[in-house]
Amino acid sequence: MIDGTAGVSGHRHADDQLLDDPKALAERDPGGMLRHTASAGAQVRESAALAAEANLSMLADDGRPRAVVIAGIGTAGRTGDVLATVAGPRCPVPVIPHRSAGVPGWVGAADVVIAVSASGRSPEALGAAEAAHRRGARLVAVGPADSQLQSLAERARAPFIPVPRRAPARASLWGLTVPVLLAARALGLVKVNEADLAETAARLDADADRCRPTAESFVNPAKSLALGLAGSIPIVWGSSPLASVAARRFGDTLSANARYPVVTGALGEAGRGRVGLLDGVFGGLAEGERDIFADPEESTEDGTRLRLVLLRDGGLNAEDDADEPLAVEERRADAVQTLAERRGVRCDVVTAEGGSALERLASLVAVPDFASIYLALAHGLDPMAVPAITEMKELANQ
Ligand SMILES: O=P(O)(O)OC[C@H]1O[C@](O)(CO)[C@@H](O)[C@@H]1O
Repeated sequence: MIDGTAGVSGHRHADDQLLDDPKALAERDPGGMLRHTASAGAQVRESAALAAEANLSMLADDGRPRAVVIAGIGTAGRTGDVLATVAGPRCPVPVIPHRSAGVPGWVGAADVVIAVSASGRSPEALGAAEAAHRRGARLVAVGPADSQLQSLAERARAPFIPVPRRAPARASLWGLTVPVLLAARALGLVKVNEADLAETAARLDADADRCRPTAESFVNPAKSLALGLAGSIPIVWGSSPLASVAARRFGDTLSANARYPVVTGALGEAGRGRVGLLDGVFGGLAEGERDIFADPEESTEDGTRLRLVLLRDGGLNAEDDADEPLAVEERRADAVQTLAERRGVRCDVVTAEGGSALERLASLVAVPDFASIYLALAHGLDPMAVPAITEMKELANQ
């Protein structure tokens, strides 16, 4: 048992029994992260309704922008990656996620800035909104009602899309993402229709049901993914640009909720570099020396090993464009699975389902989101508490 100086308590080894005890899960999740995560489908529906009430049509009045900058940090920043991947390579204008304060130097009157913040007060989103207004760029703001971001949007006479503030930012991905997508749709940059939104929400609901606390580990894909990752160093690679966004999202939640270090990215790039990790001290070298007959309870060897999670997209529909042929992505994904197998590195595969890009993304995000929370709970960690972030802010005076 460790007691962190900032009030974090937990245990080094995961307790797998705990995951099949719904009462214990509820006790260890006082902030209700499981419940908040299960609201993903509802977030999609609610945000779509709230965006419909915002005056997004005024965005289109000045025609197609030169570029779109999505400004925000953390989960709010991820929404820019989601937009870029859902818009895809056919998007007629550059879509640029921007994670530092202000906006890129070239932003001007021809551009659109979408400032996103779950709290409505991150310096990155506020700074971007201010800079956009100053430079005459079109601005859209996404954040909670009555926030600093809303006042800024009002001052700039810019459309504001409210996001209900019920959960921490990382459990509000869908509430933040849908307004960004709908603002981009109003600008003619993405093809997300009502059926896509409804199907995405339904998929998130169905996955939340499969991952519910009362579903036992052997039928609950999130609990089994969490138990597979316990004690390992996860490597999460996505087979396509869309799956790579989901991989990075899993990195966010594994770090913030379960406090696991994690390597994430696109398999295309990893295949030309980081795939070498599979041969390293936590990969093939460790696996080669492992005594497979040793009792894990009694073993004194250092048990830290890699665990690969491969998010496989399987491709978009034929009418959607893709960066590279599906067959190339598929061959690469098969290859890395073979590589892992040859080195004895265990690999979990999550395969995308659904028709639209958004639904496919949801199908790759939902189970890993829950897994990050179950992994925290298996270690006795409260997935909601983030004292290191608070301490960091205090020390850095932010
Ligand atoms: O969405 P916000 O409120 O701008 O916060 C940005 C990021 O900062 C944090 O709140 C940490 O301070 C993260 O949880 C979040 O993703």
